[in-house]
Order: sequence, then structure tokens, then C-alpha cells
Amino acid sequence: MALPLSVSGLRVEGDAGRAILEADAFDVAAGSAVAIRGPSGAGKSTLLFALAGLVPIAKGSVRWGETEISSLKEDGRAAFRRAHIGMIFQDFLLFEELSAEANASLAGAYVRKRRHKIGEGARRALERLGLKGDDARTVATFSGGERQRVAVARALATEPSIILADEPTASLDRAAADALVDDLIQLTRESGRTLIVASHDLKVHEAVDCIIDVADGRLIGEVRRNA
Ligand SMILES: Nc1ncnc2c1ncn2[C@@H]1O[C@H](COP(=O)(O)OP(=O)(O)OP(=O)(O)O)[C@@H](O)[C@H]1O
Repeated sequence: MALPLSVSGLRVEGDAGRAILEADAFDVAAGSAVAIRGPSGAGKSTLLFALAGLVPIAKGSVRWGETEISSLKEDGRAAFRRAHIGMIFQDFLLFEELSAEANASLAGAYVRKRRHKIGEGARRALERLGLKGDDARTVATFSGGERQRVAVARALATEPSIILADEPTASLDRAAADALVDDLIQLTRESGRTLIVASHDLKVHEAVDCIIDVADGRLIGEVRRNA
């Protein structure tokens, strides 16, 4: 089941108590694809990490469906992430010495009860992304595009209702980036997941339903809907 997002009065502070991100209020409909756009250092990753409950929220509310993650303690936020969020990063963050399947199934190592289901989800996602689950090679021998598809499969393996991606195409060449965006959008749309992508990439901006513009640590204007 997809989850809607509702944010209000959000303030994230840096080490010295200075505001590094502020957002008055915005909503994201369940199942939509959204890009966070802005120049380098604008606060895109900080916003994404706040939505994931990965950075402390000094003020305000971040609510996914009925769960206000901003009022949960760290272990509660981690449990919410495990149950509902798949994450994808610019640098893939794979274990180089493991195979694609072992990387994509990694969450199963931490949640024994769901290990089998996560393994199945990982194999399904790898196949769907055009990678063979039975490829015994370590991912150290994979191309950038293949590595990022393994990272997408890892994010999808737990069947999360939310996918959060931080510059997922920034380490890829143009052709691999385009293919990745198509796959990411299609895979999240067909399963009704909510997708939020922090990205500089125009291809991402064109592919999503709406765009959140961030500059100097603030959201600018309304969430802009793509035609
Ligand atoms: N813990 C922290 N303490 C102080 N400042 C921080 C902290 N985390 C991030 N910042 C600063 O907040 C600003 C926003 O950083 P953020 O990584 O969110 O930007 P970004 O838009 O994702 O940039 P890029 O596109 O370059 O990745 C930057 O100036 C960064 O140096």
C-alpha cells in the first residue's frame, strides 16, 4: 500500500544549531513520483534524509500515512524504515565482494522472519531489472549501470511502500542514467509506490509527477506539478 507524505513546519539544524533546512508545509500524494531539485548545497539530501528519519528533526512534523516519524525515537524511525522505506544512493553502497543477489537480499540478513520473502523479492527485482539472480560474479566486476540496478533491486526487495533516492544517476554515464530513470519510474509506478528522488538530472525532472524546488535550505514556492 502506498503512503502519502505530509510535512509541516520542518526545521533541521546543523551542528552549531544553525538551520540547514526549513519547509513550511507540503504534501505528496500516495503513489506519486516527486523530484527534489536545487543547486549543490541547497539542502536536497538533508530534506530526503529528514523524510527517511535519518537526521534529527529540530522542529515540525514529517508524517507518512498515519505515522508521524518526527515524533518517534531513533529505534522507532529505524523500524519504520525497515518496514516501509527502500533507499538508493549516488555511490550505490554495495558490498563489492558479494554477488548481485547477496547484495540485493542484504536486508534479509537483519530480519530473520522475512529472510525467505526478501530473498524472493530480491531475485524478482533483479530479473525485472534485467540482471540474472544466479550470476555468481561479485559486483566489483559490474558496470556502474549494473551496480545501480543491483542497488534498486536491494531497495525493492523488502517490498517497501516508499522509495527514496539520493542522486541515483549522478555516478552513471548518460545512457545508463536514462535507462535507470526509466526503470525506477516504471517499477515504482507499476507497484503504486511513492517515489522521492533528490536529483540534478533533467531526465529525472521530466519523468516525475511533480517537483519540489529547494534553494539555500528552504523550499521555494509550491510543489510544482509537471504537465
Ligand atoms: N550536520 C551538518 N552540520 C552543518 N551543516 C550541514 C550538516 N549537514 C549538511 N550541512 C550543510 O547543509 C547544506 C545542505 O547540504 P545537502 O547535502 O542537503 O545539500 P544538497 O542540496 O544535497 O547538495 P548536493 O547537490 O551537493 O549533494 C550544505 O551547505 C551542507 O554543508
